[in-house]
Amino acid sequence: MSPDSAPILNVAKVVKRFGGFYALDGLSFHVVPGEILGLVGPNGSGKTTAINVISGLYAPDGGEVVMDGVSIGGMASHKLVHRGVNRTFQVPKPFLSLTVRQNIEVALAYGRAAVTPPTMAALLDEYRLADVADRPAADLNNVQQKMLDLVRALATRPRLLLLDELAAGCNPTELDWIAERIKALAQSGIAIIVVEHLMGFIEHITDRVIVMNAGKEIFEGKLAVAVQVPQVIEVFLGGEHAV
Ligand SMILES: Nc1ncnc2c1ncn2[C@@H]1O[C@H](COP(=O)(O)OP(=O)(O)OP(=O)(O)O)[C@@H](O)[C@H]1O
Repeated sequence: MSPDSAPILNVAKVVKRFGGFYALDGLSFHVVPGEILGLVGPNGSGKTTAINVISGLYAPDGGEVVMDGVSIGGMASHKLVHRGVNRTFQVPKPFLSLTVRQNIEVALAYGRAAVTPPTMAALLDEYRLADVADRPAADLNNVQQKMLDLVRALATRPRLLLLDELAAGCNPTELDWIAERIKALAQSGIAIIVVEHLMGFIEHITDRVIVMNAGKEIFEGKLAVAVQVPQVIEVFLGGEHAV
C-alpha cells in the first residue's frame, strides 16, 4: 500500500439503528487500494453490521459511505458488485445444490464486465478446490466452503473486498496459507477489510486496524499500538483490567 493513495472507501459518521438500538453510532474510517485494514472489537461492537452496510445489505440511517467519491450508502448489493465491492460471509452462502464449478461460473458471469475475469482453472487451483470442482457445494468441509465463498467474490473482480471471519475455524497451517493468499490479493491492488477475532492473524496481515466498541471506532492505527491503549484493553478485557 502507498500511504499517499487516495482512499477507495470513506465511511463517514455512519449510523445504523435496529429499532432504538445503535449498532453503528457514528463510525468513520477509510481504506486505500492495496491496503489490508482490520476491523476488530468485542462481540456485538458492530463489525459485521459495518460490513453489511458497506456491501449494501443494510442502508445506513445516517452518515455517508463514499466509494471513489460517489455516495454508495443504501445502494443495492448487486449494483455494488458491478462497482467492484464484494464480500464473504461469516457463514458461507454458496448455492448448495450446485457444484463448486457451477457456483464459480455464476459469479464469473455476474462480475464486472470491463475487467478480464480470472480463469476457472486458476481459481480452483489457487484456492485448493480443484479436487472438489465437480462436487455439490453442500459436500464441502468448513475451509473449502470458506474458500468457495472467497473465490465467488474474487470471480466478480472486486476492487474492495470485505472478509467477515474468513479464517475462523481454520487450523494454523490453513491460517498461514490464507494469510498469504490475502496478502497477495492486496499486493494486486485490492483494498481489503478483514473482520476477525484471531489477533495473531490480524497482526500478521493488516497494515492498520480500527478498534470498534459500541458501534464507534475507539482506535485507529497499528494493532501492536492498539493493545497498549487503556481504552482498548478495557473494552476487550473489562474495566477491572484497564491500566
Ligand atoms: N438485523 C439485526 N437486528 C437487530 N439487531 C442486530 C441486527 N444485526 C446486528 N444486530 C445487533 O447489533 C449489534 C452489533 O452486531 P454485529 O453483528 O455487527 O457485531 P459484531 O461486532 O460483528 O459481533 P461478533 O464479533 O459477535 O460477530 C449486536 O448487538 C447485534 O445483536
